[in-house]
Amino acid sequence: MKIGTALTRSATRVMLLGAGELGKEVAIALQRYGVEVVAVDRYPNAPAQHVSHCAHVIDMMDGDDVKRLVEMEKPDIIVPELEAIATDALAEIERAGNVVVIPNARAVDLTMNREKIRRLAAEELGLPTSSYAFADSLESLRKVVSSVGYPCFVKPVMSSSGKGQFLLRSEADLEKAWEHTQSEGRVRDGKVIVEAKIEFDYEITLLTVRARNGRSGEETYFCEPIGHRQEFGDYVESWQPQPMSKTAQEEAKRIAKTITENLGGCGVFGVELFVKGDQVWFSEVSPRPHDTGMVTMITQEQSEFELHARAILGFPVSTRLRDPGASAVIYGQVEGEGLAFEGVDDALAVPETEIRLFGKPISYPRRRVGVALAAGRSVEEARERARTAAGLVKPVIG
Ligand SMILES: Nc1ncnc2c1ncn2[C@@H]1O[C@H](COP(=O)(O)OP(=O)(O)OP(=O)(O)O)[C@@H](O)[C@H]1O
Ligand SMILES: NCC(=O)N[C@@H]1O[C@H](COP(=O)([O-])[O-])[C@@H](O)[C@H]1O
Ligand SMILES: [Mg+2]
Repeated sequence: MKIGTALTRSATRVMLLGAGELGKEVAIALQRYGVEVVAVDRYPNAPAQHVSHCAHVIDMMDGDDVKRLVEMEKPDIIVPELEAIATDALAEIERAGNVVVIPNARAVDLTMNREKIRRLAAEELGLPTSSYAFADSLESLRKVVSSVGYPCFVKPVMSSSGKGQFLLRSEADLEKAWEHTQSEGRVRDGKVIVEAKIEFDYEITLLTVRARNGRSGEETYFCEPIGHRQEFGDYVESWQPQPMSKTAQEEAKRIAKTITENLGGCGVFGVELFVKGDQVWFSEVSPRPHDTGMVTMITQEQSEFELHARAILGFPVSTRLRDPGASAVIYGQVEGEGLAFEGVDDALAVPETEIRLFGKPISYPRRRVGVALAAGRSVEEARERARTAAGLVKPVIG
């Protein structure tokens, strides 16, 4: 690959499919190497489109639209950024041979669908997971829930950030759970996964990087484990490093290596794991930077976005942790267009704190619109700072 002057056809051209907050940071990291970035999303003025050379709005679930756009923009590399993309089209584009899909079309397809990734992890690779079953109607849900047992999570097979997820505690809620998965999932597919609830001590994201580091084959690098806290299936705060027993850490790495090696390709993977004592369960994996990994913008020498950009471009990577740190999500809180923020000055007065405001054009109360990042002498200090800073930022309309 040749890195060249941006805005000429000799430059490396990357198309981001999905242009949210994670893509925005990947775009910035790529642009620092002179890469030309085309940012695509389902709505105009998505965060990464603010910092890209060129932007498009298409239905990324429409394979013909994706293929037409790729034909028109002729990227060298496609970087999928979210979980709602026509993967058949990606596979076709990859087969044609002129465009590299990150990490590859198969990995994107498998990880976008909870059934595919769960069957691969549990049934083919033998990784420990919660017990699970699938259903495609209220009647079949009723049947399979009894084999999994209560409490259990019901999730659309195609969804992310907790959308459509329901914690089912008893038979009385079956109908409500089914309705919720059908109305809230990102993609209406009908199918749901039922997962037994794991009573974990803590959960982590193990950022795993597959990079060539100047060599011919890919090698695996691990970041320090990231601990996080979730509400309604969506992350609210994360911190790094999460202390773990040596045995649990080794097991987490074994699981992460097994799944990412099978998926293959280059880039960052966010391997989500549940931990109880020395026991570790695989939950799911993103073949891209992870939302909980935004904390690495303040903790690591190279953030997960820088690592993704470097791995994609074939550059050397380092996963070294610089300082303990934390992130806390800033929610929209209000509903409407034209979001502004008060209190950013107060938030930035919290020591060793940074604020990222994503610039999403439309706000609703639970939409993630920004993040506070803080370093500290300890994770506890950093968490306190990040939470305080996030709480000081007040979204307002107009
Ligand atoms: N089987 C389970 N046992 C215990 N907790 C669970 C289980 N499944 C999900 N959770 C909780 O819900 C959170 C979100 O679940 P999951 O990661 O499957 O959803 P998601 O929609 O893919 O979210 P994201 O896109 O943010 O990763 C988990 O991080 C965990 O806190
Ligand atoms: N857990 C996945 C995740 O965090 N994805 C991030 O959220 C964006 C969508 O946000 P939106 O729903 O507010 O448009 C995606 O584009 C990606 O950056
Ligand atoms: Mg998850």
